[in-house]
Amino acid sequence: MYIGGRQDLAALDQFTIEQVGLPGAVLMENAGSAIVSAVLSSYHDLDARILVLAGNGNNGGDGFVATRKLCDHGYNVELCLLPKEETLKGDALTHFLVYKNRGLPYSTMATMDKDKLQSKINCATIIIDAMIGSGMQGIIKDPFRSVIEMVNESTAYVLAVDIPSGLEADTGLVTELAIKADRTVTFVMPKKGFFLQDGPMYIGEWEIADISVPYQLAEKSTQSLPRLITNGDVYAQLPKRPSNSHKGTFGHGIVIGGSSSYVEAPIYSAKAAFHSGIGLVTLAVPEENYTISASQLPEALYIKLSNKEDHISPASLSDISFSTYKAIAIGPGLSRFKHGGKILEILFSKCQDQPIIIDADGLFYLKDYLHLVKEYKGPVIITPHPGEMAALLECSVEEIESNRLEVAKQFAKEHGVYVLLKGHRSIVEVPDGNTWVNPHGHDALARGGSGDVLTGLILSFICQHASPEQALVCATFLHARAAEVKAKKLSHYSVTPNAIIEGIPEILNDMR
Ligand SMILES: NC(=O)C1=CN([C@@H]2O[C@H](COP(=O)(O)OP(=O)(O)OC[C@H]3O[C@@H](n4cnc5c(N)ncnc54)[C@H](OP(=O)(O)O)[C@@H]3O)[C@@H](O)[C@H]2O)[C@H](O)CC1
Ligand SMILES: [K+]
Repeated sequence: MYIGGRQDLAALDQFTIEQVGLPGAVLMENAGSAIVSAVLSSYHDLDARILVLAGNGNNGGDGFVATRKLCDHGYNVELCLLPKEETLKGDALTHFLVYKNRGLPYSTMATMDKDKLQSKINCATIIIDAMIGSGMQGIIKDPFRSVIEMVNESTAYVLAVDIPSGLEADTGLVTELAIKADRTVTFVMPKKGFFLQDGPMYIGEWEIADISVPYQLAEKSTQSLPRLITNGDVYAQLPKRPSNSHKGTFGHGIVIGGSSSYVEAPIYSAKAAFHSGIGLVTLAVPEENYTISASQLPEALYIKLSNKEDHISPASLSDISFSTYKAIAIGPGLSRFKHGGKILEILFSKCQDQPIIIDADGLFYLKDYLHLVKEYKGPVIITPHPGEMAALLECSVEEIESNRLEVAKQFAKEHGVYVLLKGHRSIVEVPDGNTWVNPHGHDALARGGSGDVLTGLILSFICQHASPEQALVCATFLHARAAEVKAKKLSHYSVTPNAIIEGIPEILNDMR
């Protein structure tokens, strides 16, 4: 499923009108009908008071259609046009005239005092937000500003038409304020802004409505658009498990990490790999961590790396026979120490072309060794959170967060590296290829150790013959879904990395 921005949607709209020959007024009729279907599917109480707040663009036009049809279904619905009637044009004007010709009632903000509107908003059970759609730009201006404030303070259930008013379709930015929707019915495809910056906090539950803009057209003409990771994508890309298999079939991975301060981190990665189907895992940890690690995870194989002060001695990596492993994960719990980058130098010189996943403090050292990534024959995968990405790029976290899609794409392209940019909605970027956005994510994941679990999942799927892209898509989605499911059961406060690991089999079981 693709996600698009303002211009992508406008182009599809235009193509449908000009090339396919479906008039814009028909698309608007379909859009309004989709809103009505959403209301009909949830509210059977004809006494519920529905207030439709409409702007003068095409989003408002969708609102006129929805109001007319809700009247026809016998709902207690009221239309309030916010800008002046004279400013209506195009398809929105057409549908406003249809509405008026039917003799249906409406009020305008121009002829109403603020208190009257406030009382209408306070009395509404459902508010349909048809003020501003994908055409939103810049800072929200009046009359919408004060109305949005009133709506957000009301107790009404808010259904947004296409996108909550005030939210930017391309960036997910909310400058000052936007409608906080309970539900968003969006047309043709979800907007990029639903998954960026402030977007996830404003859209509520969302669904896509078909308004007769052919989706196949979107598929053909929007190859470069980001895709949303769906259940179906994960099901299709999860490594298959032939019944005549043995432990060698599912690969042998190695996790290198740990220090005296961070004992658990590499264990979480290895545990997650075991819970998601890997054949064998070797843990290469400082020798002083061995006893506690082996007692927690006896099913792993171990390499005891010599200690130097509180961390792994980089030179000890030279003794690892890397050709044994199908993929390598480095970083969990490594800690930061002088000349730690030497670890990456040795790793890249000793590996042939196996996939290398660099996480956590491995990323801290990477900044000075990016040339090694470019020269390496095999795939390299990095899994930075915004802070780690900012450190790699020597910029602020704000700069990363306000440009997540572009930052991930640019970095992947420049360094020939797979990027998993973590965050509330993670982004997977394939060098010179697809962009995937994970629609799932949870505050339960904002905890030390959850990134180590994710690294283990990526390692696991690669060892089971998934491509790096497939592994990243599956791992990101399953990790977030496991956290969501566990948060529901245990509370948002109580999801430990071990709980996420235990949630993984539950989600895998649903992948049928
Ligand atoms: N294919 C489709 O997806 C279809 C979508 N439809 C609907 O159309 C809108 C997009 O319609 P458009 O007319 O391009 O724009 P909007 O209605 O979203 O917005 C224009 C109005 O919003 C005002 N505006 C813009 N920015 C601000 C702001 N910062 N503050 C206040 N007001 C703002 C703008 O005012 P101006 O003063 O700038 O003129 C306009 O009044 C899409 O979202 C769907 O809902 C079609 O119905 C069918 C096809
Ligand atoms: K809207």
